[in-house]
Amino acid sequence: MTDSPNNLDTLRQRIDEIDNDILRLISARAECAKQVAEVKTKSDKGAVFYRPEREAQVLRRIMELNQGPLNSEEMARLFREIMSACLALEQPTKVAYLGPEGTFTQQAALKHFGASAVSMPMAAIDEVFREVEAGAVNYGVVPVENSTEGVVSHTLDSFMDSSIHICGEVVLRIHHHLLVADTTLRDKVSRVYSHPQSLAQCRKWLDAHYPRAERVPVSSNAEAAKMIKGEWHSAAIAGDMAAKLYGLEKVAEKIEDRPDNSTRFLIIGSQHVPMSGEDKTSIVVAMRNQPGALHDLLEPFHRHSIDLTRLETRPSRTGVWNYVFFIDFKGHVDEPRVAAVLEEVRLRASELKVLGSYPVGVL
Ligand SMILES: C=C(O[C@@H]1C=C(C(=O)O)C=C[C@H]1O)C(=O)O
Repeated sequence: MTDSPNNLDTLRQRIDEIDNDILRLISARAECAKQVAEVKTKSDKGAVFYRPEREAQVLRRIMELNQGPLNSEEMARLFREIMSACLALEQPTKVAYLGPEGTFTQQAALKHFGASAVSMPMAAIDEVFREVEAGAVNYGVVPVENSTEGVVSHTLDSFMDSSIHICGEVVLRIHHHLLVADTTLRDKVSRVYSHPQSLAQCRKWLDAHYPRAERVPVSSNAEAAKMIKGEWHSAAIAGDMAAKLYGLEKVAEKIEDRPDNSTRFLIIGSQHVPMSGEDKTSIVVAMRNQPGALHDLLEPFHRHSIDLTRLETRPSRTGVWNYVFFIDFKGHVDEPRVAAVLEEVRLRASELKVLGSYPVGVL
């Protein structure tokens, strides 16, 4: 094929025709979503518009059907945005996240709910929990574990005192950059601000490139990005969103020590999420401090061939809960074999709290 203007014109005409079809079809889809809203409003007491299990099924189906040339993740991202816009027609979703603006948690909220959700920054993880509990927002997004640094203990602790459910999870690849402001003297950097987890995730890089710079932990990466404005000797470690938001320059890109660095975030809310076909369950269990306690706890999972995906121990803050375990496993509480295991665990534990069953993160 030549690059003649004729060919270009023909192709662009074809694209216009396809766009007409896409426009018509997206509008028809949005019309359907509006009707779904009417059905939900009529049938449910206190209608729940956002349905994580259905959204996961829609995205999984699209990824399965996709034959290219766009890759399945790219295609799912497009559908993620179409669904986000359709859901906003039913009810604008309000989401609280660990702020300030520009944090990875905001990026996770955007990835999970799409751009049509209204997201609100909170100053601390327990504030996100409080806003959800008070009903001021529909959902919350909080970080829970990082592949390099491990668990975000604040989040686990917040679950112990709350009646909040987990409605979903989202995993984000985390890339850190060393950022400076236009006033920074790049060869005089003597201080690097970031969140303690990010400083830890870039420890080796900092040792090699800025061994003498003071590492100053602050409440978030975005906060670090904000602070270096006007400090000529300071740099920040943060991600793309913060760099863009605060107009900073990247001195070095992707400085995380591990290339597969990723963070898992939880979507918290108050609804029970039905099965999506590929689900996870999170529980918190208290066991008495006695030999064999952990074995007794895990044995039923093994016997029923249930895959554990995470096991975390936290010190208990009350007298009864001597040992507290946070356990994630594959399966949904509405499956009989999961219900059977939980019944056994309940007998062996001094406390058992199901935090929620939710679709395994799709995107
Ligand atoms: C349309 C629905 O409501 C919402 C929008 C969805 C969509 O656009 O596909 C899917 C699930 C819900 O979050 C539905 O429940 O089917």
